[in-house]
Amino acid sequence: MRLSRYFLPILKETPKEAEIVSHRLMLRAGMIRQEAAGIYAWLPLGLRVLKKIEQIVREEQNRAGAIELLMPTLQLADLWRESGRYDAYGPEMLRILDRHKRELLYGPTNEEMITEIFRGYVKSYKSLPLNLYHIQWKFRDEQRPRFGVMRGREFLMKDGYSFDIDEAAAKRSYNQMFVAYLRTFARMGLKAIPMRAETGPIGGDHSHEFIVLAETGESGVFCDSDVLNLPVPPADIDYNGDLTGIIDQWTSIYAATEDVHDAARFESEVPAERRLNTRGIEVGQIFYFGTKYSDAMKATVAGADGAETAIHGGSYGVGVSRLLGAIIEACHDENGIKWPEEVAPFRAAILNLKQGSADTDAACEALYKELSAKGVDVLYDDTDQRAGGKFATADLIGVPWQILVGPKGLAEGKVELKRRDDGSRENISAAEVVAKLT
Ligand SMILES: Nc1ncnc2c1ncn2[C@@H]1O[C@H](COS(=O)(=O)NC(=O)[C@@H](N)CS)[C@@H](O)[C@H]1O
Repeated sequence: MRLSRYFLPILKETPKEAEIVSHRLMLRAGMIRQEAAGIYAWLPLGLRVLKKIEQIVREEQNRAGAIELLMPTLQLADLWRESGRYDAYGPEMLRILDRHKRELLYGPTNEEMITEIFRGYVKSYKSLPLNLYHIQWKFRDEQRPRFGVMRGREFLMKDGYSFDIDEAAAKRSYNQMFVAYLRTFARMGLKAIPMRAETGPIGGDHSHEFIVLAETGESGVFCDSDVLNLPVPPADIDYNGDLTGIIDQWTSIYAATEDVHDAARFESEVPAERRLNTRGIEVGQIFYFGTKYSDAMKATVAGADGAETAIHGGSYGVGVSRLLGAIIEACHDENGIKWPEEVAPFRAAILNLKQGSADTDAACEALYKELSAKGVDVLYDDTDQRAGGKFATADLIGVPWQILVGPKGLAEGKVELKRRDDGSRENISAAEVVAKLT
């Protein structure tokens, strides 16, 4: 992409309303624009990252055997009356009347709708286990939307739902999602720790939140620092095998959010030098809630004995849009964002340090064409801003690799390759840059 023809509205000054670094940097880097409280436009650079995050979530859901569909954002109020949550959900629910005065709502979550879909088609235990998910916008009329996309009112969520014949089978589905979440967040360059959690409006009695440690996180957390060094399950993990060993490994080490923290246990189990008490960002939460929705909505299947049996369910959410904020909180410095390669909006930025000079223009064009032809996502800063401005922009938007093309280097047949993460630089030929990045 040529920057001179892109749409990247960089802000020079720091927006005063932004309280945390990820919110400041997303606004300054031209990634989002607030259209209303807690409601954002996703500008081109932000959308590229959102799509990369979404794709990692999708790949790991599919790897675990979940099946993707897409449910609407709008839902009938009557559906929620069946489960009793229409009134229970409270002011967070955005209630809508259509032209025929029909009561609708903008979905904050989809347990009722997915259960309605399930009961419409699945009649036999032979169709189980089943895990259906979608990646869809949600609306929760938060009292205090803040911190940018971290706590929005309209936000993107992956929400998945499992259906099993009994609790034992449902716990296997739960464990599959537990493992899938460990892999998902690790692929984004995050250390997300699973912690026992309250279940809240979703219900049930068994839930884990996946928390990214960050000073600005909204959740208070207590954990044994050993949990930060546990191995993440490999890509070839057998999801149909016994996962309890992995689950036990991750849940036997103390880790709890403040609302379920057991101080006595923490003190007795965790040596003082390993006691971590910090804050964190909840990037995902998984729940087992048994027959809460299937009883209320008569979602039953004929069991092996022929008797109608209410299915045991679970739901599994990932804060897809929140993850942009969480990743920036974990990966930034004083100059801007440092995107992990897997989610970066572009892999490399070419900076022409003397725009309009025949030699640097030619070298940049050649590099841009060759890298693009090899499938590398490149942003070519071909604008006429001065070099210092180009350095600042590249550092701000956080692209992992910067290729600095200047007349002095070219005279020696070199360009400078800078790694955004640690600032390391090397003067090598354009051909070596291509070899390194492909
Ligand atoms: N207001 C919000 N803004 C941005 N992300 C949010 C917001 N509320 C929740 N999330 C994200 O969405 C994830 C899932 O939300 S949840 O309430 O925990 N779970 C559910 O809604 C379940 N129905 C999952 S299927 C959370 O872990 C969090 O990362």
